[in-house]
Amino acid sequence: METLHDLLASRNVEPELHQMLLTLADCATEISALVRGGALAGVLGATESENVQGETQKKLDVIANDLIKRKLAAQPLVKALASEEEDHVVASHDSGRFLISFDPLDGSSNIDINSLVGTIFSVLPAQQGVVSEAAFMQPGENQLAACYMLYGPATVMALTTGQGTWMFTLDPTSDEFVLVNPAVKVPQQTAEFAINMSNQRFWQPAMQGYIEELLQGKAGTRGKDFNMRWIAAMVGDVHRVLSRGGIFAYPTDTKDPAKPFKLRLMYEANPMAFLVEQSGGLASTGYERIMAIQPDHIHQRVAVILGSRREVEHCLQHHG
Ligand SMILES: O=P(O)(O)OC[C@H]1O[C@](O)(COP(=O)(O)O)[C@@H](O)[C@@H]1O
Ligand SMILES: [Mg+2]
Ligand SMILES: [Mg+2]
Repeated sequence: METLHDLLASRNVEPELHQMLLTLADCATEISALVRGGALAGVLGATESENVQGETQKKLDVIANDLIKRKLAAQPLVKALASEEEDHVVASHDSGRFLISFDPLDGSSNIDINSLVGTIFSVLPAQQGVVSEAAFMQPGENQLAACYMLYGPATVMALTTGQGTWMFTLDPTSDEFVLVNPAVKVPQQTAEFAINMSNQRFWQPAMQGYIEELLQGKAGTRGKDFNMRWIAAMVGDVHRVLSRGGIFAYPTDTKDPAKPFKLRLMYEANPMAFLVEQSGGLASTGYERIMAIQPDHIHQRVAVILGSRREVEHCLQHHG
């Protein structure tokens, strides 16, 4: 059994990044135990407070955020962090090498129904000098590593440092992440799509046309039937895509003109795009490669279309 530590050593991941990734895995091991405790661990339910996104924070959003902040504060390699649950960048160690962006708990609406939730991390290089939000404004292609941990029947982790995508399962006896797939490959073709259909009337004509084509199935131009899935947790939907292919989309919509996009670039779209691209898939906004976007603020939102290469290409054809 090859553990995370063994694999990072055998793939010559540079020692400081190696240490940093072990710290991130540690965070997930503890959150996984809390999630498993559910009501008995007192982690269910909402708080009174709202985050910078204007969303009511769940207890576990705050607990996971505080746990990760504590662990990163104790890791001298961290120069600064940015979190979905923090209004601003949090400076840490001046001599730190890495900038960590994270979604402490993805799929918050699933917590109280005992459904899939996860954590998402993105690791960027830090420059010399005083740290500020500007230091984080780097395109996703600058990422040194990205990973998600999915807390489901088993706790699993997908990780990339740019040498392909590796999949691990948390061994409940040793609390070690053990390698289960050394080379994740997203099938090029698929007959499975994931999108929140309840937003259909608010989508742009491009996405309306594409989804309409899928729904016509065999009788339509695609000549095959498509099945639909929606886990309402990006980590869960992307894990399915990495496991058996598919297309996942959260497009722009006009439901709330002040918020034309849902998912956050720095700690949702970029790390997932890195993992999908390193598995042979594609990740786009519909008009540009997600990892080529020059960010302009830490909580920026973007449209996301990712997954099986040929299927994403089909969707992009509708976007002109
Ligand atoms: O409520 P909807 O429209 O189904 O949106 C679900 C999407 O929102 C998210 O839950 C947003 O992430 P958070 O739970 O971290 O805020 C995504 O994981 C998921 O893909
Ligand atoms: Mg999220
Ligand atoms: Mg979240």
